[in-house]
Amino acid sequence: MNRDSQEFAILQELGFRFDPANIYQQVLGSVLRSAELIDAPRYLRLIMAQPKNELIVHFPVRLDSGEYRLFKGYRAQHNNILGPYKGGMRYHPNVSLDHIKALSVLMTMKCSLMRLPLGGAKGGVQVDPYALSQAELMRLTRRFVSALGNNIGPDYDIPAPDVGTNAQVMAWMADTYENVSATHSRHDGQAVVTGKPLDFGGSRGREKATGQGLVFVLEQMLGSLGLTMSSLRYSVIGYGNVGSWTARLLADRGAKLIAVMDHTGAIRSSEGIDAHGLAEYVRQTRGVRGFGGVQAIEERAFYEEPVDIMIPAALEQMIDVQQAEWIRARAIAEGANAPTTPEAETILLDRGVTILPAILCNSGGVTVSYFEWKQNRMAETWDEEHVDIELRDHMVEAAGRVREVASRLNCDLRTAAYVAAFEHLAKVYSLRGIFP
Ligand SMILES: NC(=O)C1=CN([C@@H]2O[C@H](COP(=O)(O)OP(=O)(O)OC[C@H]3O[C@@H](n4cnc5c(N)ncnc54)[C@H](OP(=O)(O)O)[C@@H]3O)[C@@H](O)[C@H]2O)C=CC1
Ligand SMILES: O=C(O)CCC(=O)C(=O)O
Repeated sequence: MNRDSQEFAILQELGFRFDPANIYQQVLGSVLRSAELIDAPRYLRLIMAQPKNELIVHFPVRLDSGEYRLFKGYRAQHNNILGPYKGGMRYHPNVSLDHIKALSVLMTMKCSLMRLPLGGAKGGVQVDPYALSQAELMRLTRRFVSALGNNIGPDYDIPAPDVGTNAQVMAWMADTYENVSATHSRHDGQAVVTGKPLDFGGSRGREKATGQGLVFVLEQMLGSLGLTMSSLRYSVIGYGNVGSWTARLLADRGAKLIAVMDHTGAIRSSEGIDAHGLAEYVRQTRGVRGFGGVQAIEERAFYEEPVDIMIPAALEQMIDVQQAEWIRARAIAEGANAPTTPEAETILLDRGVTILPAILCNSGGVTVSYFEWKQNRMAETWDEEHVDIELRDHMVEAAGRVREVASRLNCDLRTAAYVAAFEHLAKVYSLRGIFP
């Protein structure tokens, strides 16, 4: 996006100052550019340009020392035309309003691409969860949910795990919501969050869902890249939920994990890294550094590794201009949200690197969240095979939609995914007759 572009004209109208490094402007810029390609109605572009609601809450938490600390929490509810707001809750020191807003836009686009009856939201707390004890983390979660009050709910806004949160945090959220908000209206509040533990309303397959969805997408897309699963050589950035599950599921299909990088360092092995062993090692030590039988490498060497596919599965904007220049991968499958900056994307596309976009690749998470919500509401329990079959069907259909638009408009896959999402949103707005 540049100062004179049509996308920026909309942002300028809404009071934005041009900042090419701003993640919200980056994400929205590429979403609005795809709207332009299909001449989407102007009202739709305006609606997409800002979340419907931006909540900021401040709440005190008692630390184990007896001291109190004030925390800042966010929830951006971007759009609910397709259904209740839906999206993860992130606990990370760099959480900011613009990050949360950018991720909430992507949730709207993701749910629309997947044709889920859900809208888009994202939230989080500016905190390093690893610097807190479990008791402090529980109190923080409970105070955050109390502060949000009825701004979340099973029919209104349904959080889920993201970076720094997990099934235990979701259990505390559901329990607090049930005690604080649901009891007054005498309704069951368990479905207020997804990604819960299995014993407390969670769905089989949710923990691995994002990685599983990404693997289903690769199964659909590898052929067109001239690659096969059994000979695939791949690297991963970030070895948390998404990175480690993707790696383990790919390893189970015969693919070779060649290099991994996280905040502690980078490792490589041309014979292949034991994806399962590494997952257990990272669970115990919180990083890939020091894992046995592999070579420790520098960041630049990690990016220069000539793999077939690189899978960023950590934070946003990790692949910028410098990394794009280093990258030797033939394709990038985005497990993380918004890992590639627009400038980096231009460099990579010009070099012929295929980018499989995040809203397709990582949509397995929200899709199985939808299954969890549905099971809670229908008092059902699906077995894992059923979850996997349903998930695969959803991923295959979404990949087909993206491919169809890419060939119809002769565009890259990210643009195609946004167009496929926009076309559905435009149709629903038009059917509802909200803006005749
Ligand atoms: N969980 C889910 O279901 C979904 C997640 N996503 C997206 O996937 C991405 C990862 O999420 P998730 O796996 O859940 O999060 P996790 O917290 O489980 O894992 C994140 C991983 O990235 C690592 N990391 C953090 N900073 C860096 C860095 N500077 N360099 C390299 N690695 C780093 C983390 O290390 P450490 O923890 O030590 O900081 C950790 O290994 C995010 O973009 C998220 O929004 C998208 C869809 C669904
Ligand atoms: O599972 C969900 O509801 C949301 C997952 C999420 O936050 C994401 O896809 O980025």
